[in-house]
Amino acid sequence: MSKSVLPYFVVGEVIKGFGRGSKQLGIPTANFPPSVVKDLPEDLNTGVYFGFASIDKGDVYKMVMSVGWNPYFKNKQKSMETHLMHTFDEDFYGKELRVCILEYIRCEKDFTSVEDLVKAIKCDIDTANVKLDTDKYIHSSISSGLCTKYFVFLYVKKKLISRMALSAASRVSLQLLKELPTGFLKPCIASSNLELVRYRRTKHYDPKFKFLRSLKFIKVKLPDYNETNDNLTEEQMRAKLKERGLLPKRPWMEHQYFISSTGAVFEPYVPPEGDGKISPITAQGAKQKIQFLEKKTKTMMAIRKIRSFEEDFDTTQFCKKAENIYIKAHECMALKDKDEIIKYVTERAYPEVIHNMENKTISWKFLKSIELPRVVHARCTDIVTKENMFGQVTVRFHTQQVLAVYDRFGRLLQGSEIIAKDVLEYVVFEKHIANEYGIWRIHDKIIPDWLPPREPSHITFKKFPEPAEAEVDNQDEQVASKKKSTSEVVAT
Ligand SMILES: Cc1cc2nc3c(=O)[nH]c(=O)nc-3n(C[C@H](O)[C@H](O)[C@H](O)COP(=O)(O)O)c2cc1C
Ligand SMILES: Nc1ncnc2c1ncn2[C@@H]1O[C@H](COP(=O)(O)OP(=O)(O)O)[C@@H](O)[C@H]1O
Repeated sequence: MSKSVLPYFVVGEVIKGFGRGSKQLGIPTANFPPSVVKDLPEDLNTGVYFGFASIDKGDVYKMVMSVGWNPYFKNKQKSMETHLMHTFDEDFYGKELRVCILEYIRCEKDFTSVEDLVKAIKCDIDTANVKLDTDKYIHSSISSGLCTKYFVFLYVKKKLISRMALSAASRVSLQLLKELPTGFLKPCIASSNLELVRYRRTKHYDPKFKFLRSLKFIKVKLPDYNETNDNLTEEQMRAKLKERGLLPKRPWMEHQYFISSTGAVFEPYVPPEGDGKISPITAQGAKQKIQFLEKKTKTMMAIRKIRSFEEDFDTTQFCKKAENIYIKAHECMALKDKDEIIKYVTERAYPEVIHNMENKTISWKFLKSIELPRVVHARCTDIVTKENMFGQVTVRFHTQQVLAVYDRFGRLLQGSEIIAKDVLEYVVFEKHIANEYGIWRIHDKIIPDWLPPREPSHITFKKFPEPAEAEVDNQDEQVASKKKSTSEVVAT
């Protein structure tokens, strides 16, 4: 059945035959020279075939072909006779005929009359006409080898749309077809077959839609990876970016930021007490008293403001909460838990706290509150926008604690692990009250000027070794100096 060699491509000059086709049968058939016929593969059996053909690289037409000895006429020489299914104005002897043999129809037969032969040939033409119009030759072209593809493709295009509408791709493929010699085609023909690889039943059979579908193609511009921007003007660059839907780079850096804590204490005031109190009968004392009353009023207003954001804000409850935060923060410091501590101190206080923790060993214990913690001052301030409100509350802690701080060599810097001390502290707590997820955290500590100064830390220093004796030989000297240099003496 010759299926393995099909589709088969033949190119050759049209030569004269016996002149029976037009005259006797009324079906002209163009003949290939004997050299071309001789080159036909053995696998291509004699018989009747159909396919496509073109003259002098021109338009592509359907064709029927007879390969063999024409038993009716009892020819002595094997011939290939192609009838192109088109009416030509004139003969094309000497011109180049290209054929693509696609499918076998039947074997050659002997007939009792010319009429029967003509009838059989006409029947072959009808068969070819119908089969070549089927989807198999229109849509399965991809699998049918390079040249069939182009033949079929062009044929379909030609039939359905004008040549002007041929896409660039079809023009290129036409060119390819015209340029490719038979010898070059051979390997590709051998490896091809006409099996259907993709068949979509969803496609509409109406050729009208085929046409519309064929118009649906998108040209994709491939990116140029070697492209450089060096020679582009600013305008060209902008146009290019616009074309690609990119926003031009801005000369400034733009980052979203979120203020979770303020950078300072709005009003570092604590009401005077003990030594800080000046006698009210002096001018200074009177001034202090007025200032106290003024600050107190403002504190009341600030608390009211906080309540507008945090409905259940209550100073007594808050003091308990503040004490808890205070204890937790100090415990985290002692444990050096850098991750946990951010829950209890604000971003402003964090670096300071971390710095105080570094290279130190802290032993801290909260024993008791000598006096209940109380709110002594409160303020509210908005940052950037009016609604972005922060609240700061200063709490007075009078507690008993044990604190001992050691340096990295284990030398005591401050305090004692045995002796408990009374501590009076004014701790400022801050909350981003406008933020639903804001929490109260330690923001700062206020040390009023009337409080006695803090006990300074012990100073530690290095004691240098005494000069070695002159008699000691070099070796001993080195060893001795080494030993001494490592022995650091702590002076407290
Ligand atoms: C489609 C087709 C089918 C043919 N079938 C037969 C056939 O069955 N038996 C036969 O003797 N010749 C067959 N022929 C060959 C014709 O007889 C041949 O084309 C005719 O003799 C013209 O020859 P000429 O061009 O050399 O003048 C067929 C030709 C065509 C185009
Ligand atoms: N549709 C056609 N198919 C094939 N050949 C055609 C067609 N129309 C015109 N011709 C011309 O007719 C010639 C074939 O006529 P034919 O009578 O069979 O003579 P010959 O025996 O010399 O081939 C072709 O060589 C070609 O020049």
